Amino acid sequence: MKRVIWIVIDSVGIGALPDSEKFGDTNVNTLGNIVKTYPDIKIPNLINLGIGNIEGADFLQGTKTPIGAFGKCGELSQGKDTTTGHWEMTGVLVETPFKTFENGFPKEIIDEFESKTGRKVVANKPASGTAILDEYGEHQMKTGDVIVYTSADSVFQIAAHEEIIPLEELYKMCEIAREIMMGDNAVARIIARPYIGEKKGCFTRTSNRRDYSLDPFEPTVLDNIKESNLDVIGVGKIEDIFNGQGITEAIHTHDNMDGVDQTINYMKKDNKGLIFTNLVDFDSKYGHRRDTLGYKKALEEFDLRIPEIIDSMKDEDILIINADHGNDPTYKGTDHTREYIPVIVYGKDVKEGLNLGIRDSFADIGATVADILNVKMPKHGKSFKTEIVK
Ligand SMILES: O=P(O)(O)O[C@H]1O[C@H](CO)[C@@H](O)[C@H]1O
Ligand SMILES: [Mn+2]
Ligand SMILES: [Mn+2]
Repeated sequence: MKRVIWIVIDSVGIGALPDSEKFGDTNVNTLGNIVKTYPDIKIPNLINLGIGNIEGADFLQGTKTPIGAFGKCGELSQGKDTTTGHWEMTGVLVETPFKTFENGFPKEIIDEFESKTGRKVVANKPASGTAILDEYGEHQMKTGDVIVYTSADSVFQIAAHEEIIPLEELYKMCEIAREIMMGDNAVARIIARPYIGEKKGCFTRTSNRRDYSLDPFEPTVLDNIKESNLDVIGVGKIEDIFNGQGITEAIHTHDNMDGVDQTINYMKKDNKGLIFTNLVDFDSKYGHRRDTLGYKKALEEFDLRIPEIIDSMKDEDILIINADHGNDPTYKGTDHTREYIPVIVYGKDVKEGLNLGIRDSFADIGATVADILNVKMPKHGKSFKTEIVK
């Protein structure tokens, strides 16, 4: 029985899509611009797998002998966020964009939220999640008011100091917000953003973040795998992104390296089906912070773990590495960027050096996973399994 190890390197896009300008993004290229800023970047294992051989990735020195299959995928869905990216890669297209709130949330929503939670809201505007703590953290410590903010993404984010508003209360508030933000006001995610620290300039967010997604509109490939009585193990925020749908077991992680550790732990166990990991630090700690050096180092740190991941593979395992959108740290603002995503496939049964070219949709990846595991195909996506198998 084959098993798939599917690792999402969150936000590691590989260049603008033909329609990126429509999303406010010109000349964006997350990986490309990091490499151009730091040409000394060391990602030999990703290069060995074939990332530098992807069409358009000429900012990297490709290898003559890639050990994996490689390509890039465009996004058919109307969006550039995590939910949209992950749902598309598992076979669900988001054709009507999720609702965004560029000017903050309307008064009726805030009034209802305040009356149901018993706490007063401050901020209520689009913001960077770290800047908003400097702006309102001390106020929250004095008053117990709750910080609500959004972004260019479809998100209702609630920041709460862990020592002022207990985690359980924050999570409860998120559930209340989730109930309010349905129907016409359905945002893709409510996000709990707990943090700690004494004063302005010293606040840090903790790994107790939780995302409250909508249920995917249609069955995803995860549902199809689960229905075939195989395991679907979510590592990191995978469980949250699918609101638990199609997941049989899940573990949250503290950071990227913990995510790799947990993935390897599961790889060593006797399971069958899918291990599905999201490594979010690239996005949340570096992309949104426009921290190009931090992003570069995070890529190097991940790259160093690839041999260990490969060594933990059983003979029939297939490894897939891809992104879910871009978050170019050299670009203006603090939001995601609409980009192609790189995709790399590796395994003993996978043809070395096969060029998968430019695929229409992220959904091709999920369709391939379904095909490999021999479960029902998702509604969208063209499997490239027959192209890659030896
Ligand atoms: O600035 P922070 O709080 O990291 O928030 C970012 O994280 C959210 C989820 O990716 C995005 O919508 C963006 O708002
Ligand atoms: Mn993401
Ligand atoms: Mn993000």
